[in-house]
Amino acid sequence: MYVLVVNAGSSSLKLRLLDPRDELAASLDLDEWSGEQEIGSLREFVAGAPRIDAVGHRIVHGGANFREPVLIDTDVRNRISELAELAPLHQPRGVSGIDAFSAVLPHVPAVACFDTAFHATLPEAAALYALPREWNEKWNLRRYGFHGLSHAYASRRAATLLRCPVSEVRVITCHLGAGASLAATVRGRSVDTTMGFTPLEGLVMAARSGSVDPGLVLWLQCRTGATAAELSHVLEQRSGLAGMTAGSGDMREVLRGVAAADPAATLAFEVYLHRLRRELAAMTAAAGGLDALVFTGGVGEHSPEVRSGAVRGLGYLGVELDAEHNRTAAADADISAREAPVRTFMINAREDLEIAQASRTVLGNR
Ligand SMILES: Nc1ncnc2c1ncn2[C@@H]1O[C@H](COP(=O)(O)OP(=O)(O)O)[C@@H](O)[C@H]1O
Ligand SMILES: CC(=O)OP(=O)(O)O
Ligand SMILES: [Mg+2]
Repeated sequence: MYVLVVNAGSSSLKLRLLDPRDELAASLDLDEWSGEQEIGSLREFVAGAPRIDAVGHRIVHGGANFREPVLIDTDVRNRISELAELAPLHQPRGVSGIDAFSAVLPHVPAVACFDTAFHATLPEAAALYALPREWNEKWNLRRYGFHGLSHAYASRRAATLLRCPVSEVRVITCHLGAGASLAATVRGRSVDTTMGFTPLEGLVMAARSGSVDPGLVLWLQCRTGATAAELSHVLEQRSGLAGMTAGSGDMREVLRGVAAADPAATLAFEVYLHRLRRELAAMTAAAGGLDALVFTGGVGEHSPEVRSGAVRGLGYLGVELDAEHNRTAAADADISAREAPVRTFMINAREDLEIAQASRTVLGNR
């Protein structure tokens, strides 16, 4: 089965056509993706593809009801669309992807695979906010977690690289891209993660603030009279590395600033790393220790500075990098110091593989 994987992220659309042996048969990255306007380029891509038997979509939010991949019909599409307010940067783009491909490939079955599904196993203690019980129940307020397709793939791949069954390992995965989150996976199940009810919680990201004191948000709302939409715009698109440096939030740009001793870039980088280290240690507490640490995503795969900064001072956890390997290795690779008790890997993010396999399972491999 040839599966076309459609990954609509916060800033781009990535298409990957995987053949029945999961080899890449065709690919296309669109940096600007707004839905309908690019339909011409999608038709061109489809016309040039050897064949397409199924389409697998990455959908960021599955809410309380979508805990597994599902065949898309009109009802499913509409229920996915209703979750848009919980992931305003992502969900509408995912729905645009579904609509665009149902127009371009009307007779090809499509499957939705959710970023939240892998975290459906979070223990209640990790998933719940300490809010009034009736609120939690009425609105399904809980920590859903995101990047699950990436965390699932990377944690399994780490077990393979360790030559251990998944059922025997504790892995902390750092998915560091434009969006960023950590997950603690024990015996193949996610037990904690840094993102929550929405993809805004947790780490400092390219343009998202990550966690801030809810009291600060309420104070701002009272003091400035800003609407929820205005605050959401600032927290999601004008904060993080971009906000602190008044730049794009691209880590390469921040690192150039650090190299040039720019004070704003240097401070933003230190804030990013401080939060990352703190959350990394928190994940090891949730997992009861760790056997492997994984860096993945655009930043995790390509930035030796971020990887070494992230583990600085975490030697007490058994994590230590080999400086030369960290600087020169290409994913997938072991970059830990030879004698370190914990293995550290950099692994290519392969949400496409996870989605292709899930799509085949849903469609019964027909
Ligand atoms: N060589 C590099 N060094 C540091 N950061 C990089 C490098 N290459 C890419 N990046 C970062 O990776 C980010 C994109 O990561 P990716 O996982 O592809 O994004 P997304 O979260 O949109 O899926 C960019 O914002 C950029 O900051
Ligand atoms: C959930 C999320 O933040 O996704 P991305 O990293 O693609 O923005
Ligand atoms: Mg991504």
